[in-house]
Amino acid sequence: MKVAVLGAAGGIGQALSLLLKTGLPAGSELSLYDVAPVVPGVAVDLSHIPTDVKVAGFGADALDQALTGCDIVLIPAGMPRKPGMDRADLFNVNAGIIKTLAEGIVANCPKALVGIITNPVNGTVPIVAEVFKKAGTYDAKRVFGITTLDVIRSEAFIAELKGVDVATVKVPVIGGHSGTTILPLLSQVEGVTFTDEEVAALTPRIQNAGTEVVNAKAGGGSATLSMGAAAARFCMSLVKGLQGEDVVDYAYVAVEGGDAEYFAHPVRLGKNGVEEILSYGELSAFEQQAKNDMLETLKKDIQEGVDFINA
Ligand SMILES: NC(=O)c1ccc[n+]([C@@H]2O[C@H](COP(=O)([O-])OP(=O)(O)OC[C@H]3O[C@@H](n4cnc5c(N)ncnc54)[C@H](O)[C@@H]3O)[C@@H](O)[C@H]2O)c1
Ligand SMILES: O=C(O)C[C@H](O)C(=O)O
Repeated sequence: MKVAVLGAAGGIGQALSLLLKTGLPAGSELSLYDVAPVVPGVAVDLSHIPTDVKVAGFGADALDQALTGCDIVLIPAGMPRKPGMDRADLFNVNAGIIKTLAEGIVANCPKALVGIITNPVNGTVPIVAEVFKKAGTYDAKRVFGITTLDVIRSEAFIAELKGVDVATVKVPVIGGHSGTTILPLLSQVEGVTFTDEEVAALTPRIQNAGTEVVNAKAGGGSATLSMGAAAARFCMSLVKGLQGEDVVDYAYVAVEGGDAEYFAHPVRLGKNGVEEILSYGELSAFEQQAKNDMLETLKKDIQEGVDFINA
């Protein structure tokens, strides 16, 4: 198994790379790419951890070497938010970065499963898809926006609120990855119940959790450690799928005839990426209303990504 992290010297990139160095199956290779000159050092640092995962670092002019033969590519490259910014404010600077990296994937590992972390995810995923479509290498089953951070936050907040073992809490989160487009389905959480007041308070807490971190870091960036953990968890789902295990996880994927062109759903993963897009089930009246209210925003975010490549 060969996994590349693009943006590996950043806050997420380093945390994620550490977790992959210690978590990938024995015999795997980890390929770390970044435009920051420190990236070879990050690779040397990680290589001193005694696991059977080979690590190599690649600088700005070595994207092709970094990507050659990769089975999975994870992309946390790009600028994070500062207080007062929305994720959408990152579009102008991060769109070009994502386009360049997607072109590198086309040229070097067009069959790889690609997990996109760079914000705004609602728009960067369509950018990658449109680059692949133009090159004739697009396979909707292989492109994922990583929304696992919304899932793990929901698990953590609910376990804390209800005083239950966090390992037992499973929370479906659908939609996109910004503000109200993040839709946790609290009505489907098993083993706990919520009052209307709790739903009305917990839903926006989950939706605004990224801003909670941005404000707490006071100009020093956004979530990196929790995102590293989230991306590593999602990567392990992709790895299990590639190894032939039956695994279901949540991700922002292309959905034909869905609520929007891209929408986070539960997906069955396998050797080809998405084997099946599963239904997210019945929504409560609150969730149905929240979904209806956010679809226009999500569709606009998606169109911005599509237009960046095609306009
Ligand atoms: N999907 C999510 O849930 C989620 C969660 C947290 C952060 N994010 C996003 O992830 C991105 C990275 O966040 P961070 O905190 O790690 O930022 P960071 O600034 O710490 O790291 C970003 C890294 O990207 C590198 N980079 C910039 N341009 C590059 C290029 N062309 N090729 C390769 N690498 C390049 C930088 O050198 C830097 O090392 C941001 O856009 C942030 O908003 C997404
Ligand atoms: O909020 C951000 O800007 C980063 C990330 O999308 C998050 O949810 O923490």
